[in-house]
Amino acid sequence: MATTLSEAYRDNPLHLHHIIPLDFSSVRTLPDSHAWPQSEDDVHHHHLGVGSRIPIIDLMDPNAMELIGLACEKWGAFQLKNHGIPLRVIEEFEEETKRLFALPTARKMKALRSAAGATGYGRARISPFFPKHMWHEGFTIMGSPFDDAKKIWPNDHAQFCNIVDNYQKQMKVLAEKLTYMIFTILGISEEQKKWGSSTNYNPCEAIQLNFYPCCPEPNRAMGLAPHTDTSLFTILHQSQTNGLQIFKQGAGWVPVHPHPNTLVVHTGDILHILSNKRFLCALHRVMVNSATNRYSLAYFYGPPLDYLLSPLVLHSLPCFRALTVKEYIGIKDKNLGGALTISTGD
Ligand SMILES: O=C(O)CCC(=O)C(=O)O
Ligand SMILES: [Fe+2]
Repeated sequence: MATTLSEAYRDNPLHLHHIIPLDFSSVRTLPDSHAWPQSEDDVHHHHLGVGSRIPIIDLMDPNAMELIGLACEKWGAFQLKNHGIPLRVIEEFEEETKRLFALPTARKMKALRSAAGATGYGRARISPFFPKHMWHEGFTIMGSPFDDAKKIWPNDHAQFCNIVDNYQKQMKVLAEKLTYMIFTILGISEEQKKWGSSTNYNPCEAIQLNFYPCCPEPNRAMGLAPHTDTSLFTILHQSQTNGLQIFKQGAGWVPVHPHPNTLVVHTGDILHILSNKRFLCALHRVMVNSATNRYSLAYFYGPPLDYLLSPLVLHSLPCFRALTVKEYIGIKDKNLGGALTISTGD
């Protein structure tokens, strides 16, 4: 039986008060519930040399595969240009995302994610792990967005659904291309590239739409708290607004400035495990600003839920015990940043 990503989340319900975002359009000052203590890291601005900027890789470059491997080892992230996704497909989806988040709160609440649910409107899933709330609204899609879109737009959801479906299809093609390249870098056999022993070759996909409204006191607020993604990797489009930062050992929080028609790729926990720690999974967060709304579209890609995760790189001792993707998602939902340590089996 094929389990779905929604089923994996059903076992780990969130409490409702952790789901409903603040009505940002009605607040003029930063409530205490959303005021984060500043850390040393935030105050000091690091002066970064060229070697401390997240690499931008051209997918048409004959050395692209090697460059991707190096970026995954040193950063756990890179930016990708000439990725083959038509600009129009991305722009259309960004426009739909803006249209969705601009709706009155009451309309968005019609698609509120349920306590045991995985899709729809609401706060970030990582919210319960942090004492303060984030300056953020999210909308999660797994498979067809039809059910949630119909709640929001009872009569005219078709446009949103078509645009999401098209985006997802295009992203999947790019994700398969990147998976092939990454597995080749890791020296993984053709057989294992087909998601190994899984009874079902369908990958797990999810889309997260993020909205960071402009904020009256951006220095005390947090758009999205530090986390790693659970995916094999994540392909992210960010609107032309700064805010995304990646943590790099020795350099601190490094901004990932948006470049036109360039996608950000984050290595996720699953690739970190499969590569036996050779590839980093980038800790990242989002800061907000007082002038511009920020939007991002994250596409998460990974193996099926019944796929047995264990390091595929066999010339070193495995750093992780074998567990299924579903088990790992369950551990992550209860432990967030501790999930990778728990999965070492030590
Ligand atoms: O908004 C961003 O740039 C990052 C979003 C993100 O990290 C996520 O959705 O997991
Ligand atoms: Fe993320």
